Amino acid sequence: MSNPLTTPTARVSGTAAPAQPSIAFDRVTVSYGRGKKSTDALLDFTLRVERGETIALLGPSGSGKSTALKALAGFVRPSAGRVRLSGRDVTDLPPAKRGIGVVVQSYALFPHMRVRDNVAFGLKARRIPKAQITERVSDALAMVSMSDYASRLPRELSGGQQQRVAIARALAIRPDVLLLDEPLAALDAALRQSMVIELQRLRDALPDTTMLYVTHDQSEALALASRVAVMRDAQLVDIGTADELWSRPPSSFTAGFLGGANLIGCTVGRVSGTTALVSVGDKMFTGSAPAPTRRWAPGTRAWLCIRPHEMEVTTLWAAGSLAARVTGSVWRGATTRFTLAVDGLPDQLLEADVTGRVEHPIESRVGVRFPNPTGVLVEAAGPTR
Ligand SMILES: Nc1ncnc2c1ncn2[C@@H]1O[C@H](COP(=O)(O)OP(=O)(O)OP(=O)(O)O)[C@@H](O)[C@H]1O
Repeated sequence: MSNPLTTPTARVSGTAAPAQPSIAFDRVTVSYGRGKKSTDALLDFTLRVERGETIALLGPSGSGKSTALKALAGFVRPSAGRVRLSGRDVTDLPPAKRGIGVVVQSYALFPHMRVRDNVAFGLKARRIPKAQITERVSDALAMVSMSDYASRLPRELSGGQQQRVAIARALAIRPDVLLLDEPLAALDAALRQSMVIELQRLRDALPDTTMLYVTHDQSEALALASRVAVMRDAQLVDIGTADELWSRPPSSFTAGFLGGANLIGCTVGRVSGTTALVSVGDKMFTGSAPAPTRRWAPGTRAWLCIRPHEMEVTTLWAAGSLAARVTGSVWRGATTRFTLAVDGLPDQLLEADVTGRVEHPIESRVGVRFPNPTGVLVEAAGPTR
C-alpha cells in the first residue's frame, strides 16, 4: 500500500523538470552582531543536497550547523550568498512561505493544545480543508507510532513521545524538505538509540523527502545520513558518504571528529598501488594510501590514522609488537580504553580499545600491535610531528 505521506500532490508531475538540487546553499555568509563585535557564524558556505538525500551537518559546538539550518528555514538572513529550494531562490522569502518542516531539540509543542491540535497547527494556518486536516493528522501520527496519543496534552507524554509529536507536526504539512536540529539532544542515551532506529525507519518510508540533520553526535550522523558534511569554524571542511569519511578521512579534523583516531605524523616513502611505506622516526610502517595516490609523493609529510579499536594490546615482547608504557586506563563497559606511550614514538600518546574489562596498571609495560596495513594516510594540512 502506498504511503500518502510519500506522494504529495505537489510532487506528482508528468513532465521531467530539469534536475535541480533539492537544497542549495550558494556561498552563504551569516554574521551576528555589527561592526567590530560581529562574528561570522557561517562563512562562504556552499552545499548541494539532492532530492531524497539525508545529509548530516556534523561539527563541534559553535561551528555554525544551526545557523546553516536557520538560514535555510528563513530564521536568519544571510549577509551574502543565496539559498535555493529546488532551484527557487528563497533567500528573501519569509519562513512560512518556504514549505519546510522544522524539528528542534526542545520539541516546542504548544502546552495547552492536545497532540492532534499541535499536529494540525500548521495545516490550519495554511487553511487546509477540515476533512483533509483530520486525514493528514492521523497519517502523520501513524508515521511516528503515536496514533493512540492524539487526545493527550504534551505534559502527559514522555520526552521521546513529545519529540515524535514534534516530528509528526513537521511531517503533517508534507514538506519536501525536513530540517532536524539536534532532535535527540534532550533525550537520555537509551532513548536516543531507539529514536535513531525510528528516524531510520521514517527516512526509508519517505524516500522523496530531503532531510538535513544537524548533530554533534557522530554516531547519529553515521547511522542516518547518506552523506555527512563536516563543519568547523563556520565553514564546511569535508563532505562524503559516512563510509568514505570513516575509512578514508580527507583531513585530520574529520578523522578525529568521526569516532576518535590516533594520528601519527609520518613521512611517505615508496608508494606501490594503494600501499605506502612510511617512516616515523626510525621505524617503518605500511599504510594504505587512498586515491588519488599522486598526493603521496615520496617525502610528503602526512598523518597515519589508526582507530583505537584496531590496536591490539599484547604482552611485552609478543611477536610483531612494539613495547609501550601504560599511561591511562578507563573501563567503559564493553571496552577498556588504554592510553599508551609507545617506545620510539616520542611526544605521542596512542589510544587502544580492548574488548571487555582488562587491567594493566599505570606505568606497567605492555606490547602493542598495529593493524596491517598499519593505518590509512591522511593529508597533513598543517605541520605534522
Ligand atoms: N543569535 C546569535 N547572536 C550572536 N551570536 C550567535 C547567535 N547565534 C549563534 N551565534 C554564534 O554563532 C556561532 C555558530 O553558532 P551555531 O548555533 O550555528 O553553532 P552550532 O554548530 O549549531 O553549535 P551547537 O552545536 O552548540 O548548537 C557561535 O559562535 C555562536 O556563539
